[in-house]
Amino acid sequence: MQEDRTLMASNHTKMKIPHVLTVAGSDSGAGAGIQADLKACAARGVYCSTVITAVTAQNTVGVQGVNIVPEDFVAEQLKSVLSDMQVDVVKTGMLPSLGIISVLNQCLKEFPVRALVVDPVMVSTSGDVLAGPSILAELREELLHMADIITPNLKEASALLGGQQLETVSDMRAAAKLLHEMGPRNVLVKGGHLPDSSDAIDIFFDGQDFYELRSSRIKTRNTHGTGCSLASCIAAELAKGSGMLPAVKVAKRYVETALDYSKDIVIGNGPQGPFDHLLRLKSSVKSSCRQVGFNPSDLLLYAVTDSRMNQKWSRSITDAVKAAIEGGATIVQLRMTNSLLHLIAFMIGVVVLQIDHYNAHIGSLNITIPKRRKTMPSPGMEMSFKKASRLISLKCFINFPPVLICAVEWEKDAETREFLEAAKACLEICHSHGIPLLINDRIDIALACDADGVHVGQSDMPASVARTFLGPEKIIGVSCKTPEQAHQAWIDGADYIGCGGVFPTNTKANNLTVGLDGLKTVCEASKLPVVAIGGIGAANARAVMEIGAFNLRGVAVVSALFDRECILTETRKFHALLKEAASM
Ligand SMILES: Nc1ncnc2c1ncn2[C@@H]1O[C@H](COP(=O)(O)OP(=O)(O)O)[C@@H](O)[C@H]1O
Ligand SMILES: Cc1ncc(COP(=O)(O)O)c(N)n1
Ligand SMILES: [Mg+2]
Repeated sequence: MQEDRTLMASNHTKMKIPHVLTVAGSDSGAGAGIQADLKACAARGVYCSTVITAVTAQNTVGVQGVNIVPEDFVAEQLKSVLSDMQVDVVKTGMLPSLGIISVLNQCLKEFPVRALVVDPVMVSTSGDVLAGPSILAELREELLHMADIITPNLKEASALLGGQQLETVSDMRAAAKLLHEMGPRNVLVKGGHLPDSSDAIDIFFDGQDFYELRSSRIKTRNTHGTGCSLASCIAAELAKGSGMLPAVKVAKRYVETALDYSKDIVIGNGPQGPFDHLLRLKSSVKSSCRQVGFNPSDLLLYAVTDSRMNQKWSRSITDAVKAAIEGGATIVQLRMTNSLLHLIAFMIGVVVLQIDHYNAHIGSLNITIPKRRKTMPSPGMEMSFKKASRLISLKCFINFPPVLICAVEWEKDAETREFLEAAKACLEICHSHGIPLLINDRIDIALACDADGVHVGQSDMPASVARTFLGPEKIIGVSCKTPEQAHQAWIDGADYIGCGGVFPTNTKANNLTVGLDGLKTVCEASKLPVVAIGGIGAANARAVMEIGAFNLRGVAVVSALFDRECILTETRKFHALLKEAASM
């Protein structure tokens, strides 16, 4: 028996876990430094080893003491880890002495790693000096040129450049360019401390192009350690195999999400509190052949499936998705509708309304609605419950006939399983073609099959909540009809918005249309890329793309692709048309 087990264990494939080594200072308050690095890597599913360069006595008020570790002992720690533990990426934080920078330089030459992330930590958020100006020259000469990316904040960028003032986004761009000339492959100038900015803006420069990375600025005191965590998350994504820009984008979103999640926590009495790194983020160690992160140009031809249309044309969902992708669809959203469920939901609605009517007149029925189950409702169920909850607010307590409930619960479960199976099969097809797959509404299905993201409507789960479930790298889209909704989607951390219905459609009954003017208004107000949806076909797609909004990145189509005899031919035609319209 014992022997069998040993045999089984040795038969398991060995798994290499991505590994980041952080070379930084310890923060006794555990908001920044080594402790932040450990937590950020853990949250991103990456192993983190630690070489400690200094021990600080630190809390939310400030830094009370610093004890620098002798350079020989830093060298000993570096050798212990680098000679044995297959490190992928080294990330540096507080490097408080010339000797430490020099031994690090030697060790990196002796034990090369895949990437080096340098966070040139100098001053804590509280204003205390962690590494003085005396190290600047050594940092420039010994380390910056070896770095794949450096991540200075405004003060650090200014110090590295000899003290020039940085106060605007254009100053940040100029600084990024000058810092790049010092030798690092990429530069990220962080704008967390940019004055008078309602957004948190960072400038990324790869030596060729500038990228202005924006997120909403979270109103919180808990920003201690954001810089360390950002750099660690970049290192973690690089260790997983991500490219530099996607790694930076995921890291920024990680910090934004974690800050939002922890904005109200209270630890300590000082002005700058730590945040919670280990929010319920899913670690995506699994590598998919699709590069993580959202690319707005994927919105160009956004194919939305419709199970009823597939039934009508007697084809499987997978055949439909495959044909759409082969025809040129650039992103796929899986939307399952179930006619039987809708019928049942409608029947419940009728019963509820009847009893409500009766109650309003007689007023003495004392009946209760059974509690919602833990599983998330399908679109049809939600409609009926929404109607029901409105009736609760009218102080009307109603008991559904038990038989009807059983029927609905049974159908709902059957639908969930069917939906999940379809999602898994479609994901395989999408990923083999490098196309992202989004799930309509159902966060649980997206999580269960590890889809690339979700699309939610105004009455579905809020995008900010979806984000905490799905993590920073997943794509989240929100349906919006108004500038206010578009603004909220941006605040909530969505990646794009779907605006419509632009024209009337029969796939969504009772859906208010916004028209081309409404679409334009929403595009102009939106900080996020937009995909237009609703009644768009070959005849009117050009008019949509030509409204003259730079952030309108494509159209979402249902019937014009899937309610056709040959999906492949229709998608090809549609794709050619959009390509032409987009290039004008
Ligand atoms: N209040 C905030 N809301 C959202 N993101 C923030 C906030 N403050 C800082 N960030 C982001 O956190 C990261 C760290 O930035 P910054 O505070 O400038 O660096 P440091 O912590 O090294 O001083 C950057 O990506 C920045 O945009
Ligand atoms: C030991 C140590 N290292 C780094 C920082 C900087 O923190 P931040 O992430 O806020 O820039 C810190 N306060 N303490
Ligand atoms: Mg910092």
